[in-house]
Amino acid sequence: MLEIQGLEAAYGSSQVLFGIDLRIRHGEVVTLLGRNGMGKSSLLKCLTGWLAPRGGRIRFAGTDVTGWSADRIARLGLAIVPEGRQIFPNLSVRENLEAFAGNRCAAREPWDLERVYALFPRLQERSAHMGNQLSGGEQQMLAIGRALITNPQLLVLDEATEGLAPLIREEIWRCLRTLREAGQTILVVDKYVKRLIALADQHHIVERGQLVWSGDSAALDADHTLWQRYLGV
Ligand SMILES: Nc1ncnc2c1ncn2[C@@H]1O[C@H](COP(=O)(O)OP(=O)(O)OP(=O)(O)O)[C@@H](O)[C@H]1O
Repeated sequence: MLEIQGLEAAYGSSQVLFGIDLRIRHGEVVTLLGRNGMGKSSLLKCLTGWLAPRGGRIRFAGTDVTGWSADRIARLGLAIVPEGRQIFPNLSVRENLEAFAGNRCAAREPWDLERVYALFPRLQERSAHMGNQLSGGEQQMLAIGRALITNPQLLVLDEATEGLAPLIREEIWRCLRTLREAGQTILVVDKYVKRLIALADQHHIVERGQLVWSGDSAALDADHTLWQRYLGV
């Protein structure tokens, strides 16, 4: 589904990614872990076309998308739930969803309004409310629903549960488990290591723009020195 090779990126003269290699197979759930400022968001920006790589290659869904614009990459089936959600404040919940609806990649059981509302009944209750009238948790549900309704091949979440109340966080983890069971390929950034171990197949730790550790959930669960050294847990 995704293959990143030797990815390098910079902001002006300040290099922030130094030769990242990463692969995600179809149906896998993969995490990016690391302390603040280590390069996770920059990596996601390169993937989604918001930051042009300085070096390396990105192949997505069988196509070399290195240097492609964000809209072209999105049309190929990559959807991001961005940090800060970025939903439209002056559109209703329903309009926020309808603006993104489409089955570009010809999914057999496509996401539509009804299916998003079944996943998040709260959004149906709030259907006519404007984006700026929603709580943080509702905004995050809407951001996830908006990404799903594009019927992405790869769903990317940056800081999936950041700033959310514990009950709402659990709602987001439940949703991600449901998506995983439905076979959705997911790349997720978050801080809750235990939850991520329970959810995901593979994990990658980013430290100063490099991958310093990669492994499966059992390996990450077994080595708490990694948590202390790289994640500050
Ligand atoms: N727009 C920008 N201009 C210049 N430097 C930036 C910009 N965005 C990020 N950086 C720098 O790039 C480095 C990596 O930041 P990045 O946001 O990718 O890390 P992160 O692991 O996602 O952390 P966080 O969880 O805080 O977002 C940091 O040193 C950061 O200061």
